[in-house]
Amino acid sequence: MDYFAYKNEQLFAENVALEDIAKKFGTPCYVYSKSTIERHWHAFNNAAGNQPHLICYAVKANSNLAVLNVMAKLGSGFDIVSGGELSRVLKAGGDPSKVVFSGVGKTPEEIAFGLEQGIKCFNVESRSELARINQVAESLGKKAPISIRVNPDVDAKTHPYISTGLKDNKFGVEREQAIEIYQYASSLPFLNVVGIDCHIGSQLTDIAPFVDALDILLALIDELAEHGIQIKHLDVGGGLGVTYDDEEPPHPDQYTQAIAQRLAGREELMLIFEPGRAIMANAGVLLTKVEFLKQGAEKNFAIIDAAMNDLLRPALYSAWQNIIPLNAALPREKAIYDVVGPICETGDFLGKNRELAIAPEDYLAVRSAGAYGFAMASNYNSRCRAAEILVDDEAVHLVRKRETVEQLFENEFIPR
Ligand SMILES: Cc1ncc(COP(=O)(O)O)c(C=O)c1O
Ligand SMILES: N[C@@H](CCCC[NH3+])C(=O)O
Repeated sequence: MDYFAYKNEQLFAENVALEDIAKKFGTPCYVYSKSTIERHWHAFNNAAGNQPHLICYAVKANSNLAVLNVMAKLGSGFDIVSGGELSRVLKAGGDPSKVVFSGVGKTPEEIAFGLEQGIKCFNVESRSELARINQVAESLGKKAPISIRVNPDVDAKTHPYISTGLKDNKFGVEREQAIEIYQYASSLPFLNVVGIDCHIGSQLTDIAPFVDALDILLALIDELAEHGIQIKHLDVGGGLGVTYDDEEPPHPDQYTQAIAQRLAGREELMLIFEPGRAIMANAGVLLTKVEFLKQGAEKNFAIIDAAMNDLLRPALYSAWQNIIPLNAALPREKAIYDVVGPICETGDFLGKNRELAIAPEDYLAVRSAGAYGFAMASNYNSRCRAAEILVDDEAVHLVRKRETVEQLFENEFIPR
């Protein structure tokens, strides 16, 4: 069942007409479907079979407290990349003992915060980070659980900006150096080596690179065992793609099964997944209103009230996201439009060459906007960030108010 679907030519989220939300809360606004989040999360969680496993949702994809709370209630773990994200997880009712902390630049304060909260593991990205974590742990009289992010050097075949598992990326440590770095970690008295992890990129539409990376990590786990280093958990990262247009990525359950099956005979190894996009992208839409239609010499433009500051993916990655009317019954003539925002940048578009039957004041939905949508929003051009709404069957919850102009400059001062 699709939780964003037309009923009598009106686009719905679960059992609420999106046009009613647009009129009540204004546009631009993000709308998320609670059932979709739950269904996607369960698809990962149910497919791992008997392999002990933990789903650590990648908070960066969408960190709204209500979204995190939906997953916390399911018993989810979380993958975080900052102290700010850890605070959000705690505030949303998440269990810190199910938190893994990724990222190349953890500060001493962030490491201390993670240790004090008793997180499950630090996913360490360099030798110098090991030394820093050891030092902070010593100062707190604690032992820090660590995993090392190994860069398996496989080509994820995705957009270069979101490919992370190649040798020339800033992430993780090289496979050739992994054993030596693990030995160094084992020698540090305030570290407890518990895991190994990788993350090769985002929006992958094929299982093969995941399995290639997994095989490299499994071989490393065996090699580490020969050196007396026992790995208790294997974290395969996130990265599973979704359908924005005509991509056909494997379903979360196919992907999870393929990974779990590869671990046959290693029932003692805990498997961790860090999905972000695959849970959230198609659980959300961005609602926007047409302000003007403009005929240029070569092109037609639909100028809408959402912009690159609300949804950066088209401008940053030339990403394609479907744009559809909320009311498909309106009598309109079709034309081809570039769908653009009000920001003073040529790159400010949400779609190019889209066939739409629209008029000013009509509402549109940008689909697949639940991941890396609001999370990457900014205040560029002093635009207030959008409202966020969570739909649960027939219930509509405002889960983030639209920002106000006063909030835009509340931290600023004019010197005397
Ligand atoms: C370490 C790590 N884990 C998980 C994710 C989530 O990725 P995705 O949203 O593609 O599942 C990311 C982002 O790409 C990441 O950097
Ligand atoms: N923000 C990116 C994905 C990067 C994932 C972060 N590691 C996107 O919108 O597709």
